[in-house]
Amino acid sequence: MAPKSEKNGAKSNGKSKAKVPTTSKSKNEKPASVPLALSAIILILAFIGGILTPPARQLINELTAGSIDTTFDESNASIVSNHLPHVPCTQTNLDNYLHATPVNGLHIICFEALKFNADMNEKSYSPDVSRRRRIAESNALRLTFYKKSFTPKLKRRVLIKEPQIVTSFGADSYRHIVRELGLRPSGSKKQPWALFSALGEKIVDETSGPAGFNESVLNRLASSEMVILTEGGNWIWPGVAEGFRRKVDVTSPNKEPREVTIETLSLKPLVVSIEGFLDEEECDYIAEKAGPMVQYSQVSLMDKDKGKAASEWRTSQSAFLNSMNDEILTEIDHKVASLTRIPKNHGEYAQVLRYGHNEKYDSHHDFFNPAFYKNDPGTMRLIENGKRNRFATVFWYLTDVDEGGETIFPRYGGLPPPRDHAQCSVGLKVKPQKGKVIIFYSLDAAGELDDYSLHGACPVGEGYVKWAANKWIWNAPMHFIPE
Ligand SMILES: O=C(O)CCC(=O)C(=O)O
Ligand SMILES: [Fe+2]
Repeated sequence: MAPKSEKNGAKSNGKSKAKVPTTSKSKNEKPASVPLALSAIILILAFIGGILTPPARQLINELTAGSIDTTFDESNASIVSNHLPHVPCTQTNLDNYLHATPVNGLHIICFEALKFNADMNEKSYSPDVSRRRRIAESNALRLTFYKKSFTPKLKRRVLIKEPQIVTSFGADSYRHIVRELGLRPSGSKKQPWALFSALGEKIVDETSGPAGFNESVLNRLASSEMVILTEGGNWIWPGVAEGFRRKVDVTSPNKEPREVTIETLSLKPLVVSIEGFLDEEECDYIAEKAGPMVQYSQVSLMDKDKGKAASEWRTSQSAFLNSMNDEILTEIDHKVASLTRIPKNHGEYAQVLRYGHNEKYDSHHDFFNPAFYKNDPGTMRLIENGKRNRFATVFWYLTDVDEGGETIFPRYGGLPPPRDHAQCSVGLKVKPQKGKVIIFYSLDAAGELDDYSLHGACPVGEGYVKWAANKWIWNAPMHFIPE
């Protein structure tokens, strides 16, 4: 919905008013239902590298001549979506998202709402002018791209002046994004790309099409300012660097929001760790509830392994825990969705694991590689021939294990595939620690299978029992768990 604009002297609900110049074209019209108050200039003008070409400058000068004043109602909530976090594109903030090497499918875009005066100078504001007002007054948007979340060297700046017709401005922004980032249409192979606030709230995705980039979407993008685009369409916590720590709020319906620290353990594959994510009672409850149910585990057999016993790879016991009608598990489902910023209905029920002395799980992938399930129509249907897949594993450690029992990532840092999938010496090893969870991503930000996500469980030392659980999150709603 547009912020309400009124002409000179018109009533504005007694709220504070801002002046929103419009072009001469709109002089005798109802001044634009102004998205970002992007009132009426005819063409999109692109500034590349921040330089406005002389003909474009002239054109803007002509079009902005003879502006009139209008007012808008600041109380209109649609002007700025307050519930989205505003993360300005300062260098410090960018440093929390940029990587030293390119990241497939993960892009940063800064959407800055600007206001150009009739003389084509950018208006500068005193700090006490609200963002809401600045956005509402703006007549231009600067898009700065950090393709593949890489260092500013790959950055390109594009400034778009708004057109007369609001929808075309949005549509043109959409097309700019597609072109700048070289986005491929999702089709039958991948999920649609999506744009998120810097903290993972989804703003809009490819399915909206150019027409869906309406003024409310543009407002949300500009009010977020730093925006993250994932080509695979699901939120991924940018790893930034090994050892990088990010504090985020996690919510669930019946508990106070809690701040947790997400620490990057590895970029290749992307593995992050959150200590104390589950509290002691939750860990005990899960292990106790699953206790009577666990059985020696099954694994999904690839075509080449049909007929083999699962115990060749996996000697642990497991059970799926249905969280329906279980308040504690439902609360945890919410908490996981809040942590990953991926809706609850993308998740499977938790698969609880019990490993006794020497029990282990050889390294494997959690995704289903369609190339290996060609003769398995059930799996091919489930994964829609590869469009749908397990995206992330939130792995819960429910007990401390001081000897063995680590989760191992043998391809850590880009190592070649191991000859022996049972080896537990080379790679990243994550020690089981009660209440800790790790998230590792089986698909990258582009939605492609990440072979480096290979992982396994090392044999548990004598005298210990490892309780843990897989919470598998798909790249699309699977509705195993209702929303
Ligand atoms: O137990 C572990 O550390 C890993 C288990 C695992 O990868 C699985 O169950 O898929
Ligand atoms: Fe696994």
